[in-house]
Amino acid sequence: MAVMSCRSMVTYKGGGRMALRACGLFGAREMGSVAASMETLVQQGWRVGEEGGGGRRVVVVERQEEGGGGRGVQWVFLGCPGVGKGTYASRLAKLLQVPHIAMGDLVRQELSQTSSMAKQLATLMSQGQLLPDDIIIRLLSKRLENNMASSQSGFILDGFPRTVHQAEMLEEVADIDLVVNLKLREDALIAKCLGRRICSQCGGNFNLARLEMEESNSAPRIFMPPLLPPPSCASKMTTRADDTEEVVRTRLRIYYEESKPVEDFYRGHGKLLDFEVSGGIPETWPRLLAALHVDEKHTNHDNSHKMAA
Ligand SMILES: Nc1ncnc2c1ncn2[C@@H]1O[C@H](COP(=O)(O)OP(=O)(O)O)[C@@H](O)[C@H]1O
Repeated sequence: MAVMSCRSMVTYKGGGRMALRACGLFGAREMGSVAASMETLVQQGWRVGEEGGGGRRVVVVERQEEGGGGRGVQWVFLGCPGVGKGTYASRLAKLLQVPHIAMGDLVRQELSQTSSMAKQLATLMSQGQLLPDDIIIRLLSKRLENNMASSQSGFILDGFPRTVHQAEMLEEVADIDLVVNLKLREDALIAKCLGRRICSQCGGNFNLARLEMEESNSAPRIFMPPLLPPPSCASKMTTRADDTEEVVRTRLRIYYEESKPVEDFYRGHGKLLDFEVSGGIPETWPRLLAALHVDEKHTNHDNSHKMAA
């Protein structure tokens, strides 16, 4: 297999066709694992071929699925820290039966290692800085390859892409259908980050903040009740190291500088759906489902949802 300077990412194409692409733009470091993955995939009955030419050679691994049915959604959730990306992306993923891929969780898993590299990354993260692209892409590639190996054909991404460069890389390897841009006024974002708690045992996410904010300037009125833990988790609450006020403000600044342009990128591609969060889950969830044309009872949704509006 002639593959030069490649790393792997997975993309899924329509009609049940699933593909893994290894693209020149990802650099050389991961080729060993790509080759190993490919060998495994070939053993599993995938067909390996090449597409493209010149400096952009792409390896495609594909298999026609039984019945040739459609694939799962490939959606992205954007939004500032604390807006609720994880909450709503994970609920939707469960409903639509696709994996929820939370970049922050992948990073935290990686950082639980004790290597000196993990320590350096943990420091960057605790300061609210973005991590280097090569690390992020490696983690995401691995996760998407696992998806493909288990024949999962779709995903809801949360926390990726966070820069226009990452968005451009994603465009090369996936056919994103829709990008949901969650919005919430800044004072509420800060309060929500500071109220966030995680159960050290079950990993459940909770929020102690009770928000009641009147309309001011252009910011809408907000009422959000706390999301309290059950008694079994109450004594095991932990706070993320990057959820202090100073670091949250840094994360917000970085969001405006680095990630806000990603909204414009997807708006330009006609894929962005802006959605204002103004209440707790019981109020917001049905509004979000309606905006996404998802029917909770029948789990009907238009998978070709390419932004009509
Ligand atoms: N796409 C990414 N690019 C670079 N760094 C990332 C990315 N996703 C997550 N990280 C790192 O992980 C941290 C936590 O991410 P996440 O849990 O998604 O936080 P948030 O609640 O701020 O959206 C980020 O502040 C950053 O350090």
